[in-house]
Amino acid sequence: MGNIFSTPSTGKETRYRPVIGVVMCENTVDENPALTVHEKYLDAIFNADALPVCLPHELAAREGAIDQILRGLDGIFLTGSPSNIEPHLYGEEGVEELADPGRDRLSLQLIRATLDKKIPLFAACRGMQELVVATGGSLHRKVQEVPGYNDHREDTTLPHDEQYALVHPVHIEPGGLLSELLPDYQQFQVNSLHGQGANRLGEVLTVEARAPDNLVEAVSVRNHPFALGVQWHPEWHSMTDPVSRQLFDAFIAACRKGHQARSAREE
Ligand SMILES: N[C@@H](CCC(=O)NCCCC(=O)O)C(=O)O
Repeated sequence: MGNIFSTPSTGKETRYRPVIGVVMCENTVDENPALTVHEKYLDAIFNADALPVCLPHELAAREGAIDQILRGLDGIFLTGSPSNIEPHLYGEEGVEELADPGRDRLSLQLIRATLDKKIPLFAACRGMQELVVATGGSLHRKVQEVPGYNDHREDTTLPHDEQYALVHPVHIEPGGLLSELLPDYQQFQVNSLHGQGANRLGEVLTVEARAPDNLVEAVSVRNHPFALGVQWHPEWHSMTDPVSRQLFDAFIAACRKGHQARSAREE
């Protein structure tokens, strides 16, 4: 309700757009070390009416920087990546040729701080694998070589759009966060572009969905307002795919709610 001192509504005021920290990947651009993020991730966040900001790996090396930066963020989004998490981080031996140790260090520290502070988190593909490892779980390093599992990798000879085609169903586990967010679905089709996958899960994680071969396709964190990891790519065509739309909208709604609660506490 306005009063005589308030500005009349123009009907064009924007609602608060949550600020979402996005993790990047180490790459080489024109022989220079570079941190990169596919625009599809940033677009999916913008399209859900939020503002993405990219987080440099160096944050993990500066004392107190993650805590400080989290004070200005309403949510964290962990992207996918061709790189793989180094196996020593989940208790396995061996060298990882597609490693990105800077990303590993930032993501794991960031996830633990984010869960601790109950800040909403949404993670796709490598991001879900990071959530598994950060919470004490382990990965299958080559899912396609584990007896009983299908090959979940994309065919890299296909045109890009076809690599992200919806190729298999996932079945939602009843009673969890996904079933609450997607009440009209028991299963839906997803894209699949990963060679690794969740193996053992830490105690704080709940399985939210599985592929037909039983591979874990989505996890959430118990006793947390919104911490969801999915093994597929919801950012791909996030505006037109109804499930992706609902997931991004729910994530951003949780971020907005968290921001309002924080603002109320600070008043
Ligand atoms: N390297 C991991 C994770 C796979 C993954 O995140 N792929 C994404 C590719 C690029 C992108 O779309 O962001 C694995 O192989 O399991």
